[in-house]
Amino acid sequence: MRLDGVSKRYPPTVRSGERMRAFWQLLWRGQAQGGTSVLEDVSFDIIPGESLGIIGSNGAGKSTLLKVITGVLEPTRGEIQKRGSVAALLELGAGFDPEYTGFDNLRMNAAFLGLSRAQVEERLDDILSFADIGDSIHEPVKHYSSGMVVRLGFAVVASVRPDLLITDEVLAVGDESFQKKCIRWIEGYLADGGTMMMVSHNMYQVQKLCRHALWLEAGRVARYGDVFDVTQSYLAWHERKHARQESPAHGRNENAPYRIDRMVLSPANDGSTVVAMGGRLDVRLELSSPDERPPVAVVGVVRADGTPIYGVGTDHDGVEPVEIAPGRYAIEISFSDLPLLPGGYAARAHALDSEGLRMHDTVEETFTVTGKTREVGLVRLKHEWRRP
Ligand SMILES: Nc1ncnc2c1ncn2[C@@H]1O[C@H](COP(=O)(O)OP(=O)(O)OP(=O)(O)O)[C@@H](O)[C@H]1O
Repeated sequence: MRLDGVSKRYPPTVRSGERMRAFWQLLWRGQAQGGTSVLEDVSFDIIPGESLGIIGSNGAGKSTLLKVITGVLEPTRGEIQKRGSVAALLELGAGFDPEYTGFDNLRMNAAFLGLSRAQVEERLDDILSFADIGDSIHEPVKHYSSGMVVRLGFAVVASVRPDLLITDEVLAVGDESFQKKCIRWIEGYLADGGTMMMVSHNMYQVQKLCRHALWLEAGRVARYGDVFDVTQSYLAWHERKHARQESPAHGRNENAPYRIDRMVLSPANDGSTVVAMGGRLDVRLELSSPDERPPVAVVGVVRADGTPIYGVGTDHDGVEPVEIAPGRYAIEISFSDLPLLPGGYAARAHALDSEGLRMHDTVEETFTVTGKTREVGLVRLKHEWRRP
């Protein structure tokens, strides 16, 4: 399947007094002015055997993207090329008629997804055992709990084994044991060469089930690629956004007697610093002092939300910044075998007076740690499993 420059715009809500103007706009320009743009120029390919996670903040356009792909919504611009059978588990119970029993809905849904009457009969036992909702299958769907609706919907889709499976956070609805069953089924389906697109806010699940990820933000593709790279940049971005809301920039004091003039992190990559987990981060500081005595420098690492992780001062280790010009000093520090887990971090530096008594200036530079791991937390602790 291929999406080429897909955009979706909702027309503006027209109040009764403006109807005539909107009508003329439509007549002359072919489209109403204004409105809300929900998807903007989205392009990507999904090849057979691919598993793609769609991630992004609330309102980013993820559900709209799936609806455009499944044909529930028409794109305003752009093209979608599809091949093979597509089965979608979108909104809860979409495609079910609440007045009919689960059993009748099962048959209608399976037929809609392309199973013949004989195939439905043949797979009936499997579908019923997968859904595992007992005698409720003979009750009208309007009496079902949301979990039961998802069970039935998923059981039907599983029996069809579509070429492309599309799911939208529905797994979040079922109970723990049913979620596990679905995940096991999806793993088997992918291992057999199935293709899947799923929307999820659960990065753990996306990393477990998807090879690639597409991050949508305000209707645009913010990033697309390897699932670990994309989910980790997304999480780091969130942490930074959250940190900015929580604590405004702090500590910068350009008139301080002891100042940090420059802080450079490396490896630098297109203006941002990206370090592989276990790799090395270098920090270079240039400082000024008013009294011909070298300032004390403290360098630390904080998580993007501001949680301090580690800090060390030149005076702790008995080193001094070196003079590079009158009143100007430089010092470098390397953190090797970086044990930080993938995520967003910042290196924070402070300039202190030469006695190391008072902090005068603070500077922060962000960096990202990447790596293919699903461990959680801040740092990797050395560990060893034992089976007693
Ligand atoms: N019929 C509509 N008219 C105008 N705007 C709409 C309409 N339907 C959805 N939107 C807007 O489109 C944007 C994207 O919605 P969408 O449901 O695709 O986001 P999402 O990424 O799936 O969000 P969430 O993670 O909260 O489920 C939202 O800002 C929403 O308000």
